[in-house]
Amino acid sequence: MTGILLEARNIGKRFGGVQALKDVSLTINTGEIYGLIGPNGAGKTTLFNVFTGLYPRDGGEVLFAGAPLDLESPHVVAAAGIARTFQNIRLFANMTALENVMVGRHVRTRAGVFGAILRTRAERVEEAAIRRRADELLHYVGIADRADDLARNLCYGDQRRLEIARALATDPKLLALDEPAAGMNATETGALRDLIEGLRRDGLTVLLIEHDVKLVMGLCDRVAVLDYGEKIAEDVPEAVRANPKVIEAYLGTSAA
Ligand SMILES: Nc1ncnc2c1ncn2[C@@H]1O[C@H](COP(=O)(O)OP(=O)(O)OP(=O)(O)O)[C@@H](O)[C@H]1O
Repeated sequence: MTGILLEARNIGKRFGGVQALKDVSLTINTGEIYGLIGPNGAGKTTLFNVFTGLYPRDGGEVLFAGAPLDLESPHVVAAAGIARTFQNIRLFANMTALENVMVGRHVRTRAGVFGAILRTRAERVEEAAIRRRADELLHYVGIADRADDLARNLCYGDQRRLEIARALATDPKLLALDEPAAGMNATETGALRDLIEGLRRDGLTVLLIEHDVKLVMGLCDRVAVLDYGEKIAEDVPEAVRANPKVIEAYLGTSAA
């Protein structure tokens, strides 16, 4: 698979006196794992929030799968094929793991989340298909044995996996992961790495914000670096690691 999946042109975003994003342009190719790194406050999450329709941008545009993306609402962005996870896990704590994934799936179905109230036969059939697909996705991320457990009773690493399963339930073209390894131990991070590599093998495009530089450099095809809202580098990991501007702003000499 080749070609550009997402192209951002001159994205700008200001919060009061803070220029969180300054003319940020980048391209994400179909099928690649694209890393976004940079110091705290560099603008990574803000860029995610613009791409996923959570924050209005002040300027610039985004092309997705060849067409301008209407960034005005998260629902439209999700329907276009962008799914995300959050830095702070946002699951429905008192729903089961399976139900959490089923909610994600409803983005793609006619009935909608509350459609189940008036259950026609067609809707019951659809509901069964949603349940099957949710179950498959729990298998895919490796937590099928926790399907009937409440999300809040899952361990941290499994909650992160569940978030990914829920995002995958929308059948995205692009999966955006905001610090998925934050708070994970080495075993959980290793398992996450395997999962993300599996996603790439299966043809998904992944945008990854992550502070674990080793994980980013090991996984990503290309990496962009933000610093004070500006993109200071975008290249293959080895070139980014050797870039003096990046070393000064983020990596430090020890990581070089
Ligand atoms: N909703 C908001 N209101 C006001 N300022 C904000 C808001 N969101 C982000 N900012 C500011 O925009 C800048 C970029 O923040 P952002 O969270 O995007 O950085 P980041 O690179 O994701 O940082 P981190 O690695 O700490 O998550 C920061 O100065 C931050 O304080």
